[in-house]
Amino acid sequence: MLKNIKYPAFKASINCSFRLMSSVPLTKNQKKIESSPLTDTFGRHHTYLRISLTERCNLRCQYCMPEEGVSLTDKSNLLTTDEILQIAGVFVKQGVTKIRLTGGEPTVRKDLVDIVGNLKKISGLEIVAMTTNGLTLTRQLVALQKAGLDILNISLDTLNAQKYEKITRRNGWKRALAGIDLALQLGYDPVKINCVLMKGLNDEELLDFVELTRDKNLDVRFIEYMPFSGNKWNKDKMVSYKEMVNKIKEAHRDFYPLKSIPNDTSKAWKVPGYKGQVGFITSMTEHFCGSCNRLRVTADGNLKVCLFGNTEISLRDAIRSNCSEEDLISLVGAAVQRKKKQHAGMLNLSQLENRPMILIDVLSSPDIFNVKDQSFKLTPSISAGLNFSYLFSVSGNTHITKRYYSTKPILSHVDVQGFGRCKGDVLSIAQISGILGAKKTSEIIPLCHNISLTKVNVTAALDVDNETVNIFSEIQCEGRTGVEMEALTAVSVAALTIYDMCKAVSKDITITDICLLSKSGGKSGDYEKEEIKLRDYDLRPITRLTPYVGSM
Ligand SMILES: Nc1nc2c(ncn2[C@@H]2O[C@H](COP(=O)(O)OP(=O)(O)OP(=O)(O)O)[C@@H](O)[C@H]2O)c(=O)[nH]1
Ligand SMILES: C[S@@+](CC[C@H](N)C(=O)[O-])C[C@H]1O[C@@H](n2cnc3c(N)ncnc32)[C@H](O)[C@@H]1O
Ligand code: SF4
Ligand code: SF4
Repeated sequence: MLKNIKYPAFKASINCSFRLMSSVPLTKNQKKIESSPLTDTFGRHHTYLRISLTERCNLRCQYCMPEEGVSLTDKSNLLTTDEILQIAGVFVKQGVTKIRLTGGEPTVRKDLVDIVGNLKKISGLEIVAMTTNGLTLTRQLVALQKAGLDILNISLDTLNAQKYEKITRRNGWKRALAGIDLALQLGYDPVKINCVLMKGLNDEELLDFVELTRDKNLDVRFIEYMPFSGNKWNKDKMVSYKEMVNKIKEAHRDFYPLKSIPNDTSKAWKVPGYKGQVGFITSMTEHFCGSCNRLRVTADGNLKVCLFGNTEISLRDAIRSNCSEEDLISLVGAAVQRKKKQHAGMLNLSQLENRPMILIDVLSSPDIFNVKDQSFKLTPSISAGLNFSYLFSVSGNTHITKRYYSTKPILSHVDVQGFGRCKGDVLSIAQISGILGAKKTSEIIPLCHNISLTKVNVTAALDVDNETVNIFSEIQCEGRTGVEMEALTAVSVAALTIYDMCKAVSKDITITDICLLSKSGGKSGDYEKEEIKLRDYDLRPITRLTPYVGSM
């Protein structure tokens, strides 16, 4: 009998949950999740991808974008339909099951129906959702539903036409309401309504919004007002979760919380007997970062691992450089590994410069770095690897300052004009260029053969304590030939890229100590560099590097 009892059940039956946790062997699926590039260092597996389709919008909501608007990215730098689908496909293969289309206003993108239809063809993708202001739904929703749109969130901050105009700086209230009605008629279940509540603007409408849930299958979600550059956030304008609940309880004594759904941004509540429900998105007063499962891709193709984080890597540039799928996944994995545990906290966030929300979901702004008034010296160091590994070090002094919306950026290649508008942190860009460098070795070093590489790993990490950037590459190929030239090229190109991106700040940067650390295979046999004290340096692979932005 005992033989047939599954291990976890047996352990559970002796009521020893601690041991159960530590001794139950991981299932295949758990192992897959643990080793997935989409699982971060805190064990959060990311299955939800938000893709921003556009930077454009037909509204100008006060809390979302500055009154003067935002400058738009050149069309050639936005993701094309094919690129969006390619990126989506890669993420789904790695475990993403839900994609939300957002923006800007996603419905202003002409190929929206096509995108939804093609996303639905990706095997493994379970849900295609969209967040919209609803203005054009009466025109588009039937086709979108036919194409397969599963879930719809509609933003509406007021039930008053004049106030709508004040909040959104545009007309459209009636059209938004008509869009909500149509969504209900078409059977979206529930239709989620996003309402950003702000003191002195629409907070008096709290109970009116709750009343909407009486007869309609709506999930009205009140969002705590979040700070972004240009939206004049002020703690006093924010209505907190607690305040909202207390106020609703005054009118509905039985207002009660529903069971929480894993990974949900929203805390669900209900007035007994009402058809719909109420939710609270408490990003400011009770963050939900612990169960975060979301990643974002901006309209211009940057991966942003956290809404409030500033590190980005350009998937667009990687794709346009014919990066292989494997390399793309490595880049994504490296970025996910750098994701922080949680956002910086309400008051800190309000001090930080951050993009307007419209540019967070789309991120078109010219700024790149979250390197704020940091001085750091770059001095010699080393890194090492398993197979073919090379080290590189940089020395000098530099001072990098963060600039948002600067017309005269401090760092070259990361501005509107520079580097094909390449955006992303320096280290990630160096990583991409190193990978590309390895692959192009035969084109630049005379008599080097074009070798088919099976693994190209390049890591670039800022060692703040030693004021150094360490670059490391690990290359493998199948066959008899050595690939040290490829690894040396990778490190050299990555180093030059960093130099190039930082030279506007300081020219006093030295690249040193590029050398082979170890090698196996090839005609000349194995090699290990002895005199280098590897333990003096941080040799952790990129997947174990501590996030560097926070320490800058
Ligand atoms: N802190 C945090 N808040 C987020 C994130 N994504 C969305 N939100 C908040 O949730 C609000 C509504 O976002 P939606 O676009 O409707 O997406 P959603 O809440 O993920 O939608 P569901 O899939 O229905 O859960 C946004 O305005 C943000 O306030 C995130 O990654 N982090
Ligand atoms: C940026 S919009 C993009 C999608 C679409 N244009 C819309 O408005 O639904 C996504 C969501 O972000 C919310 N949002 C924008 N700025 C915000 C802020 N400062 N605080 C909280 N939520 C915000 C909007 O209310 C909307 O529900
Ligand atoms: S919240 Fe949505 S509708 Fe309003 S300005 Fe931002 S992107 Fe446009
Ligand atoms: S703030 Fe960042 S970590 Fe927290 S829930 Fe949002 S995206 Fe996730």
